Amino acid sequence: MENQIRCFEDIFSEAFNNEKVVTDTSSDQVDVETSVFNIYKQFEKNASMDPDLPKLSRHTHSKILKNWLKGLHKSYECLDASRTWLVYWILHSLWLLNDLPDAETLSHIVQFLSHCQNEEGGYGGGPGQYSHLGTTYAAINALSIIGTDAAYDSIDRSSLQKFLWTLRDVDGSFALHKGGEQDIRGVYCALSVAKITNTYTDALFDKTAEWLVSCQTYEGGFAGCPGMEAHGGYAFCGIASLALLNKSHLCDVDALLRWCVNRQMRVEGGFQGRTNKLVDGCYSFWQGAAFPIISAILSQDNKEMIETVFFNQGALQEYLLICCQARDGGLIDKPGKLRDIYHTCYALSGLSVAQHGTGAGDPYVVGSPRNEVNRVHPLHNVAPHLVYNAVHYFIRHPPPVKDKN
Ligand SMILES: CC(C)=CCC/C(C)=C/CC/C(C)=C/COP(=O)(O)OP(=O)(O)O
Ligand SMILES: [Zn+2]
Repeated sequence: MENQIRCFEDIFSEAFNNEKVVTDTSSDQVDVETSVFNIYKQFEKNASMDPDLPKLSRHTHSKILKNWLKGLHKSYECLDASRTWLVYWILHSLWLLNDLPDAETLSHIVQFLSHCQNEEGGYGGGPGQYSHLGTTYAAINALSIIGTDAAYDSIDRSSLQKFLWTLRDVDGSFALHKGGEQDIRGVYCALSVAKITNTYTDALFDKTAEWLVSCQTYEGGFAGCPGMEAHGGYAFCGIASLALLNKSHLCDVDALLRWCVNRQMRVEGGFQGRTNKLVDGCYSFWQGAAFPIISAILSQDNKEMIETVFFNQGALQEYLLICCQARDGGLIDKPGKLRDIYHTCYALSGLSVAQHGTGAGDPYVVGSPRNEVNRVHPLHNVAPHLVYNAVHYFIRHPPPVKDKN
């Protein structure tokens, strides 16, 4: 920790005194660096008196997550179209903290998600809403976390597969909803649910890998669709999708890796989403999870790579634990922002990736060993064994699915 802080000090004075080092720092960036730097300095003082720091406030986070879960059935003013997302983000966060709700609560959630499922396949964000690939991905992940036969059996896989076909375009891309634009998130959500529910067919994803590759930009990251700007959210969707298709060799993995490593911020330790933008706790997962995927891809040619972690695990954990925990529970984007369910989920997911690295070596946990959170499957962002359980259940119980082709 001390080394990290001293290193921040050097970088910080460099940033102010040597224009050649940081030529395009916006005033927003300087503001964030200054406040994070001050937080780290204050932390250093506190930590000298309390060896248990930095500490993950697990119980405070669990408590607010359970309150949020209880409030989910109340009326919605915003995020009404994202209720399956809210369920997934809360359940996954609680699972990461090893504190899932009781069986009765989980069974109510299965019933609620069933009401979000549409006859024409897929899930809307709430009961009676049009199906969308994002809210479908969230519902399937939530049901995989619950992991009971009732949860698995509640999914109508025949209509799900039909729904996926309606969103596919001839070039292999997917829209997120009927009439929507092609979007790399559509491909990722379609592939993730198709793989988990065993509704995947080669025909459904014909040419998809080639379309994904056309989204890789001159910077090395992936954009939402061809010709747009590389972004961490899209880069995750791109490389996770190529890995799910087992076709990552078609993209430039070295260029992606170079782009990803340059997104970790030197002062803050967290990740930015795109070049010249600000650090944000949620990119700890979207950028962070690309690293274990890349290590797994590179290990196909060189076994040692499966143990090679290409980002600074300690610096990311320090950013999350020292700068991103809200005092009353929940996690945040950056200091000064309010907590929310999305950032709580992806900051904790990023903490998991930072602690577990590629998943092959021993965990590296900053602070007390009690800070360790559970592992995630980097391709689905659900526990590895829960993905395995769901996939094998669906293989053992084939749906009455007839593929269109
Ligand atoms: C599976 C799935 C649904 C994935 C979602 C991936 C994801 C997080 C995409 C983000 C897209 C994007 C361009 C954000 C920019 O927001 P901004 O301009 O507010 O933020 P920035 O300044 O950090 O770029
Ligand atoms: Zn964010």
